[in-house]
Amino acid sequence: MISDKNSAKWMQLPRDVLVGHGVLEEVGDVCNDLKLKGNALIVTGSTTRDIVGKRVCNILESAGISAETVITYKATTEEVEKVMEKALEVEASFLLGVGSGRSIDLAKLASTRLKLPFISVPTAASHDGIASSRASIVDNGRSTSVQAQSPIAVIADTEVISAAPFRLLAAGCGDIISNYTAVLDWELASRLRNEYFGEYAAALSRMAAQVIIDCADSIKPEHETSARLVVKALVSNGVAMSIAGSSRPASGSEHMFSHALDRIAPKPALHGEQCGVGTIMMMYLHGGNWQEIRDALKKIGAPVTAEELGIEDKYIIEALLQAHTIRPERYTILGSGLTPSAAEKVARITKVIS
Ligand SMILES: NC(=O)C1=CN([C@@H]2O[C@H](COP(=O)(O)OP(=O)(O)OC[C@H]3O[C@@H](n4cnc5c(N)ncnc54)[C@H](OP(=O)(O)O)[C@@H]3O)[C@@H](O)[C@H]2O)C=CC1
Ligand SMILES: O=C(CO)COP(=O)(O)O
Ligand SMILES: [Zn+2]
Repeated sequence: MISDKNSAKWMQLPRDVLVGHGVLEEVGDVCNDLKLKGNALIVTGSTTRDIVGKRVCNILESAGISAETVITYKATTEEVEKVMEKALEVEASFLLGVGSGRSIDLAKLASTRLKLPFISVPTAASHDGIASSRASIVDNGRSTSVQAQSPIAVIADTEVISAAPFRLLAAGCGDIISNYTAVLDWELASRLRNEYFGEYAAALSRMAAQVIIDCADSIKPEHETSARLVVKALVSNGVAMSIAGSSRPASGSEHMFSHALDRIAPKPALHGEQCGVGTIMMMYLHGGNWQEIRDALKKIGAPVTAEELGIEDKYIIEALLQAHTIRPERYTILGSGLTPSAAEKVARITKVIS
C-alpha cells in the first residue's frame, strides 16, 4: 500500500447554512437544532447593531436565550481580546458575529480561543469570511491570516443583505473575482517553490469567480436574487479555504495589494473593492485577460480606478511596491517586488491610474 501521510487534514465546515428571505427569524430554531443554550454574546458594529443586532437579540430572548452585545471598531488583536473579555464577563456559551467582515472575524477568532461555538450572521455580502475558518486580523500593524474555527451555522438573510448599500455587494463580487489571480499565484508557488497546491479547492474557487463573471450583467441593487447568488459564491469560497487549510484559493497578490493599501492609504476603500482593482493589475502581470476582469467589475458597478476607489494615485503605486512584503511567505507573481517604473506601468496600462 502506498501511504500518503502528508495529506491527512482536518476540514471544518459549517453544519447549518441558511440562505434566503427572512431566515433571520430562524436564529432561535438554529440554536435549538444545535443544542445551544445559556447566554449568547452578539458581536456587532455600531451601524449593524441598529439594523440587525437588536433584532437578533430580541429573537434570541424570545427563544429563551439571554443575549448581551459588544460593539466592534477594528479587526485587531486588541479587539479580539476585548470580545473575549466581554464573553467571559457575561459567561457566554456561544457567540454570534452579526454584521460586517470585521465583526464576523472578531467573533470567529474570539470564540475559537475560548473554545465556544460561533454563528455567522452576515448583514452584507461584502467579503468571503462569512463561512471560512480563517480570520484576517491586524496584529502589531501587520495583516495576518489566522487559523480559526468555521462557524457552526451561517444565517444569511437575503432580505437584509439586498437592503444593504449596493456598494457592499459589489465589493463582495470583487472579493470573489480575485480568486482568479489568487489561484494563478498559488499555481506559480507550487511550480516555483513546490508549495502544496489543492486541485479541488482551486477548482471550487475558480468556479465561484466564473459564476460571478458570467452573471455580471444581472447583479443589480435591491434584487434578492443577486444577493442570493453572491452569498452562495461567498459561502463556497469559505468552503474552498477550509478544504485548502489556508486562504490561498481566495487570497494572492491582489489581496496583498489590498492589505498594503489598508496600511498606507489615509482612507482605504472596502476590502473587496481594493481586491477587485488589485485583480485587474495582477492579471496583467500574469499575462492574462485583465480586460475581462475590468469589464465584469464595471458591469457590476464596482470600482476599477484609483479615483473610483477614492485613493490617490501615489498610494496605489506605493501599495504595489509594498505588496510583496505583506506576507513574504506567500509567494506570488510579485516575486521579490516590482520596480517603481514597473509599478507605474502596470497601473497605467490597466487604466487604474491615468
Ligand atoms: N476571514 C476571512 O476569510 C476574510 C476576512 N475578511 C475581512 O473582512 C473585512 C472586510 O469586511 P467588509 O464587510 O467589507 O468591511 P467592514 O467590516 O469594514 O464593514 C464595512 C461597513 O459596512 C457596514 N455594514 C455592514 N452591513 C451593513 C448593512 N446591512 N447596512 C449598512 N451598513 C452595513 C459596516 O457597519 P458596522 O460599522 O456596523 O460594522 C461597516 O461600516 C476586512 O477586515 C477583511 O480583512 C475579508 C475576506 C475574507
Ligand atoms: O480576504 C481573504 C479571502 O478573500 C482572506 O485572506 P487573507 O489571508 O489575505 O487575510
Ligand atoms: Zn478577501
